[in-house]
Amino acid sequence: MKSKSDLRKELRRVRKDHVAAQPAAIKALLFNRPPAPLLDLLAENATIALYPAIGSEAPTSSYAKFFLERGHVIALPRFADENAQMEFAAFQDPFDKSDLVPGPFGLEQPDASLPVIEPDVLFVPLIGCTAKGDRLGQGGGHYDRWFAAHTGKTKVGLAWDVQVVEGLPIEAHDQQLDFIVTPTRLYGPFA
Ligand SMILES: Nc1nc2c(c(=O)[nH]1)N(C=O)[C@@H](CNc1ccc(C(=O)N[C@@H](CCC(=O)O)C(=O)O)cc1)CN2
Ligand SMILES: Nc1ncnc2c1ncn2[C@@H]1O[C@H](COP(=O)(O)OP(=O)(O)OP(=O)(O)O)[C@@H](O)[C@H]1O
Repeated sequence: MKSKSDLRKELRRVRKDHVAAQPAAIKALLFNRPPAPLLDLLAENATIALYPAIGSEAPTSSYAKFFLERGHVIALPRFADENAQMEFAAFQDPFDKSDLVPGPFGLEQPDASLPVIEPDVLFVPLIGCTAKGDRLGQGGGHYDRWFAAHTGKTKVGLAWDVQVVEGLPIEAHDQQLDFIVTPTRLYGPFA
């Protein structure tokens, strides 16, 4: 089996080419709102974590607006610096992003003055995944460590269909997803 780092390279390229090939008018319709069967399983008062999508990652801005209008508290990852643990704080203005500040890794994040919050449901970025819920991320281990420290959370991967692969090299610390949403499919729950 290929190494995680070779797979990251290959799948980043596949993802980039796939997204570049999508007509803008089609792309605008994708990841517009979560699939109804998934939504039915999310508590109305759940705090929902999203991520500030960059590059060719599955976009999250429509979900942010949708969940805000549905009354959920929304959270985004925050890092005190490059070496700090990932934590979450509220994302209060998904329409204008006026409350975000630049953070490490080239990502926008909530301001340091906001309290840490613990989301119940986390939508996570990924480079690759399998139809069984295995996940390959950027390699920082940020989500793996957060999930190890906060058990019982609902973990939902957002992916383009080309990111769902047959198999991934899995290590003991790798955390399984509960669901994966692609533009054409909802995978899970896997348990
Ligand atoms: N949009 C987004 N937000 C996220 C993540 C992510 O993957 N995507 N993370 C997931 O854990 C956390 C941030 N962790 C990160 C860890 C490593 C790299 C990283 O190594 N980036 C490469 C760029 C790779 C490329 O552009 O091809 C780099 O800086 O070299 C980025 C984010 C939380 N927020
Ligand atoms: N629970 C944990 N405790 C300590 N170290 C961990 C834990 N989970 C992951 N790590 C470390 O993090 C590093 C990266 O792990 P991995 O390659 O699986 O990241 P990833 O899941 O692709 O990244 P990310 O979650 O940031 O998107 C590894 O060196 C691993 O040892």
